Amino acid sequence: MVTATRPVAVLVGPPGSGKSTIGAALAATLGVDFHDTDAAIESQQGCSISDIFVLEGEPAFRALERAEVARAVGAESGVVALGGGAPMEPATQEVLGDHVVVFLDVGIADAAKRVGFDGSRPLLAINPRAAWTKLMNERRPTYERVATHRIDTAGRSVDDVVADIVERLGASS
Ligand SMILES: Nc1ncnc2c1ncn2[C@@H]1O[C@H](COP(=O)(O)OP(=O)(O)OP(=O)(O)O)[C@@H](O)[C@H]1O
Ligand SMILES: O=C(O)C1=C[C@@H](O)[C@@H](O)[C@H](O)C1
Ligand SMILES: [Mg+2]
Repeated sequence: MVTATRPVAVLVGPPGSGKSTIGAALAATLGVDFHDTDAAIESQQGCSISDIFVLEGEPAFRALERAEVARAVGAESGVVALGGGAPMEPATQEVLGDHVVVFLDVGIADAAKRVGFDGSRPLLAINPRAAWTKLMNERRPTYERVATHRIDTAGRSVDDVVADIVERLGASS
């Protein structure tokens, strides 16, 4: 019998929700691999996401991201963290299909503290608070629609969020 490889969980959410941090900690707790599509794209392309935005533009980045997300969700078996904007792509929504998808929810107060809005995120380079709030308002319905679980991370430690996800995954398996 051939068993299809599926991620244990795919993490989605806005910048600063903790996808990379919680993803790595969750994978360590579960003893599985962690795969971050942003990091994979940077490693494939040999440059930062900011550089891709500057040199090739956002549509070029989104095309790379669509391909990498489809590959990762189809081939990885551990925890997969997506880039913040990835779920907005219709092709990616289809790829997420019936996977276990965890939306890490957060508000502007915690996101601002965590991200520091230091200019390293291209979509938040100018007027970061307003840009983040606009992104989140536009994206929230999609994050909620693609997710099988929503976890509010506001004011909670990484360990607490990870424990909550582990419990939810156990309850739904
Ligand atoms: N629950 C939390 N409590 C406190 N700090 C957190 C929490 N989750 C993440 N952080 C911190 O917030 C910062 C941003 O987190 P992280 O890079 O994981 O977010 P992200 O969702 O991957 O963002 P991006 O979409 O830009 O990749 C990191 O410095 C991380 O240590
Ligand atoms: O929110 C977004 O659209 C992005 C978030 C990051 O994870 C990166 O994927 C990139 O900076 C775009
Ligand atoms: Mg990240």
